[in-house]
Amino acid sequence: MSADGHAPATPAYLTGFGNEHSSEAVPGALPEGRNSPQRAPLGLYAEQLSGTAFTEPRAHNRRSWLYRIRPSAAHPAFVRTGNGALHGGPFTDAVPDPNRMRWDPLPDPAPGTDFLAGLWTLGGNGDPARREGMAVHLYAADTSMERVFSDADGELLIVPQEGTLRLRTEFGLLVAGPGEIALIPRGVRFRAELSGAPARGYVCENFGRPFQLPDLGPIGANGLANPRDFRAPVAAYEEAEEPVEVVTKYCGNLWRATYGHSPLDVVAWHGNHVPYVYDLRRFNVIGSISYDHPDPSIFTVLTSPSDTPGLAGVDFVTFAPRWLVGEDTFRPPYFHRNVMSEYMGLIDGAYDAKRGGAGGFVPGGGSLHPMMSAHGPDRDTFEKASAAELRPQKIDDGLAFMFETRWPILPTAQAAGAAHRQQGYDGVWQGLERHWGTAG
Ligand SMILES: O=C(O)Cc1cc(O)ccc1O
Ligand SMILES: [Fe+2]
Repeated sequence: MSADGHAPATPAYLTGFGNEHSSEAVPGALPEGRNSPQRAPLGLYAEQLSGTAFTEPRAHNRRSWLYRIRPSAAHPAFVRTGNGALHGGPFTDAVPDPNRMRWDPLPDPAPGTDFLAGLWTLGGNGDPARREGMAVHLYAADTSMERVFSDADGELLIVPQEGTLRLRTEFGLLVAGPGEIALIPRGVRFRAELSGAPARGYVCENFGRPFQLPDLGPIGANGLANPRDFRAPVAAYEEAEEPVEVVTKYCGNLWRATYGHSPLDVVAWHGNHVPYVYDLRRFNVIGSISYDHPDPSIFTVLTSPSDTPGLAGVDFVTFAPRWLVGEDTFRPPYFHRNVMSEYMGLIDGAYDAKRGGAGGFVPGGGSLHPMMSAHGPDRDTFEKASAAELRPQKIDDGLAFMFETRWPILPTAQAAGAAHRQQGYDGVWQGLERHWGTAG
């Protein structure tokens, strides 16, 4: 679809997490002193978009006011369209499997695959109809979207691994490449354009409460992801008066309608239910400066709380470059069994608990360590780290992340049976010798 000159080529940003932002692409488009004047400025229509219930506590309340060329309400009926490889909850198409699993990157997309068609669901939990749970998707696309998508089921945390995405949203333009993340809130319409193909990455679809920054407790007032490093777009709009396909995901399925205009026609907006990008390289990594390996919760970028304090519906965790200095410490991730379920992906380089290279944990691939499954360093990592001389050591050869959730991530049948699922993953923990009785 042709952009019409009101949508910028390069993004400008407003900074801060959860702020009451406001932006107008045309001076005077934003009403002053009220949200819904009798006549909105410049002939625009006022519309509220609620990300939380009207009555949720102020600290959690998310909503924005949009001032648009046409009201969103003016559209024809939606009709079902194919879901492709995108699955919604509940995730019941395969038998829950306690095994550790690992995948290579998705195969190349068929020519003409856009971001939406390129979404491939690995698994998930909960149920979008109950606004609880999450899904893990991967994407591989080679073509910019012409259609516009929005997800009523949850927010989309997009983790590009290859190729930069230009996300044209109702709120304006976001650009996110490898090493950055983008978040599209529930219900916000957007189009993903590619600069470079194929574009690949990961998506955490969060059906639950919106991601927020974790509390810092004794860490203090600063650290981990700093609020001012989150960037929201400035208002930008399209005026296209031509057929535009709009797809929405609702209770697990895709529906489409053809509008007579672009729904990315918001000239001004204010509020805190907004899309944003964040550069993971800005993450302030905190760790042990004495001994032992801290739990990875210390690397939490964003958390979606559940109804039980401290128990996340889903956490987004990053393993960013950092120094390891622990004395008399096994420095890589320890062996463990976790009540939470862990999906890990690799954006670049290597991960300190696993061998890379063919058949290993590779960029674009992923691993699933289900609830209570035993995992941790593979044999090579264990042997090296147990014998290493413990000098201060910089880990700066990779960028990994984890989606960690309180509920089991149930793989889809397509993920369990995928040709790119690695066979024999259990083998990475074979050959861990018995030292009992021989070690001093
Ligand atoms: O399994 C993993 O690699 C993720 C992880 C990392 C870590 O440093 C400690 C625990 C943990 O689950
Ligand atoms: Fe783990």
